[in-house]
Amino acid sequence: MQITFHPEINFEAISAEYQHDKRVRVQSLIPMDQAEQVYNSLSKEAPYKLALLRDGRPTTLADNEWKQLPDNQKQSLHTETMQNAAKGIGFIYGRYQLSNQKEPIANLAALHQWLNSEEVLSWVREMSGHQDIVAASAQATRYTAGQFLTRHMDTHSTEQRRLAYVLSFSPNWHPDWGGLLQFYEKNGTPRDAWAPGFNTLSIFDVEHIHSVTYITPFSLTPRLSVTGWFRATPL
Ligand SMILES: O=C(O)CCC(=O)C(=O)O
Ligand SMILES: [Fe+2]
Repeated sequence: MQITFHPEINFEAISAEYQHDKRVRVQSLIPMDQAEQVYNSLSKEAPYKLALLRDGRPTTLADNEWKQLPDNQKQSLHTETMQNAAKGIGFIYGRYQLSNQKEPIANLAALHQWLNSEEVLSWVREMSGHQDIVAASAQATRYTAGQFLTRHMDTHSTEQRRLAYVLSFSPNWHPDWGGLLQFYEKNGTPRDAWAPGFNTLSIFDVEHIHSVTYITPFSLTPRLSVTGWFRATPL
């Protein structure tokens, strides 16, 4: 599959919107048949690993690694995650990196390739004014009930991230299920929040403070996305 922009995208309107507050949402980013194929891979094919902090350091655990953990270690990881979260630190969600996979998943590799195409990179450079953007990192993410990502900024010491993006593939998401991309003022006051959508791109300057709110226990489906950063260093 070759990913393309949806033919009806209004680039000028998107750019104008971005200029207001260095963030914008784009509905229907790619054609629907392509979005459905990406969604199928995100929901059925991607082998997500659990991403979380362990002893204060970011780590991932494959399904089998998690299953093999003795109960007391599972319990202490859970406790650490909750105690950190109470202080506004940390995260827990499923993650599958799209770069450097030995056995890439075709639809997701196609999306990653397209995000790194000159077509997309030049659009993002033009819109944001960050002429030094050279690449887009990408990971598939899956948030299920009880998972979250606390308030943070996406600036990074070595990757030179310029913009964060979230391409959302969560059909029929109910906003009461949580999983909102919540924005904040510098002093922590909540601003507005963007709910998961389907084939919806949220793109914002890395200076924006944000979180993914807790996925409620009564959510019916996972929150699926492809997310990453447009950056000034190559992958
Ligand atoms: O999934 C989202 O909406 C945002 C994810 C995010 O903020 C991150 O991975 O840094
Ligand atoms: Fe983020």
